[in-house]
Amino acid sequence: MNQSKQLVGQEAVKYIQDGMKVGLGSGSTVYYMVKALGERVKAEGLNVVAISTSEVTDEWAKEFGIPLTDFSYIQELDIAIDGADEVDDNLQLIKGGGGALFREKVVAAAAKEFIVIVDESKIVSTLGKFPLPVEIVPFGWEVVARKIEKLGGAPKLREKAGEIFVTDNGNYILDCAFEEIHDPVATHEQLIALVGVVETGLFVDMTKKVIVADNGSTKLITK
Ligand SMILES: O=C(CO)[C@H](O)[C@H](O)COP(=O)(O)O
Repeated sequence: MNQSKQLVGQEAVKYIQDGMKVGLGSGSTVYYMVKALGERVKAEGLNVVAISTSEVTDEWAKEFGIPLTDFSYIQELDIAIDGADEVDDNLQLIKGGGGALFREKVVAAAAKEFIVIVDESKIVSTLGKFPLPVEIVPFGWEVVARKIEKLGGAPKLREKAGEIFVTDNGNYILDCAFEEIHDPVATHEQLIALVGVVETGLFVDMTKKVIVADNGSTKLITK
């Protein structure tokens, strides 16, 4: 599994050119991409500046020598590269397994190109086996949970080490089991319309390129 993540991470950084402004996603697959980018920065003197999607990725970027900036300096990125929890046949995604979905969506939306890197296990024909992460404000989260139940989901407040998980934005995550998500656009729209929902982990029509590990090699899926 780690070898697959490493392969797609290394493949993805080939899309990064000198002078680019780069969005760095979150998660264990992204770790290898950030490491590979750092190696290019060091070996080739590649001149890039990056915005990351989580405090953990910030640390990795610093560790591997990638200069970081923020949206007060630049509002458009040339490329963003991130992992995913599920990718369907139409390249619609579920993200947020690591709890960074809000910043990930902001960064992906700010990028001219958004490339997704996954191992084979993330490819599905229909989204929904992975419970959909939904970021919500803490106040009244119980109300939002009840409304999501009425929409057919089974929400579970995310915990970590016995405590409520709090995102980098100070919010909570509801992991919402839906049997199958056949219409990601409609599901996203229903959820985002609820007062208290900050963002959903459905990344709809955001990527045209997915790099997937494939038997010790990588494969590019395009739309
Ligand atoms: O969306 C994410 C974090 O919020 C990650 O990209 C997603 O969970 C995949 O992570 P990993 O590469 O560790 O499987």
